[in-house]
Amino acid sequence: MANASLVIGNWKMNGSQALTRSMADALRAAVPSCGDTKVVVCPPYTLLAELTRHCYYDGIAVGAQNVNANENGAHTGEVSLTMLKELAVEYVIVGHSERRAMYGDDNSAVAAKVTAVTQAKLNAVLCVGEDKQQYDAGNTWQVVEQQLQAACAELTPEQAAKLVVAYEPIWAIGTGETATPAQAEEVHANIRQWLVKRFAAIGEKIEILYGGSVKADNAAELFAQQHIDGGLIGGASLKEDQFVAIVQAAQG
Ligand SMILES: O=C(CO)COP(=O)(O)O
Repeated sequence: MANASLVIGNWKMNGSQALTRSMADALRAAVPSCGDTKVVVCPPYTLLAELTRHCYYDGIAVGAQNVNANENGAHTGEVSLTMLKELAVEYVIVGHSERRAMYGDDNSAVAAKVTAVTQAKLNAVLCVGEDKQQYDAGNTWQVVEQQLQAACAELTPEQAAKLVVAYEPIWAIGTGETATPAQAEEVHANIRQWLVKRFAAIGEKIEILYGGSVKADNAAELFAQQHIDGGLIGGASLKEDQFVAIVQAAQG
């Protein structure tokens, strides 16, 4: 049994054609294709086709960082689910805190995207997490629960089967400050309880990832926690050796 079943790299607005190819090569060399840890790389839209060309084999999946919930039409600068599907994208990150804070992805936009992605039978990686002020005030669970409630309001159990939840405390993103395994585990256990209450048996199966300064040297300890099913990795997913080491920590 692997320590963690899912590791996702979120490149944010970074990367290049060259990195896409070298990351695919590094993962291919290091990660056995039929291991029981799924690896997903989410580069910017412009690199999706290149990644799909290089990674389209068992074990490594291609993900996008965002999507527009509409089917098509007059939405200049946006990308639809049909377009992502044409590139063999399997995962879509939804509601990342950077999009919530800077690009107007409020709770209702996030809910519409989660609904659209899961309806299209792609996996929606729903990001939740509190900021520093909310954390200091002891409001972590209140914030996370509200985000879950809003995002999952319309979801049927069938759609929930395509849901992944990523707990990303905002104060730990890109800061080098990580939630301790015990802190993360407590929130993950609450998320699990909430998912089971909301979706019954399917709630047991939804993967819950931790994100926020996961690196090669802290991944194993985080992945060893009972309710941490994997990681959503930012900065370290841009370095071949770091990301491969994190995947290996997940494989156990
Ligand atoms: O935001 C993140 C992944 O979505 C986490 O970023 P870092 O791993 O760079 O902290």
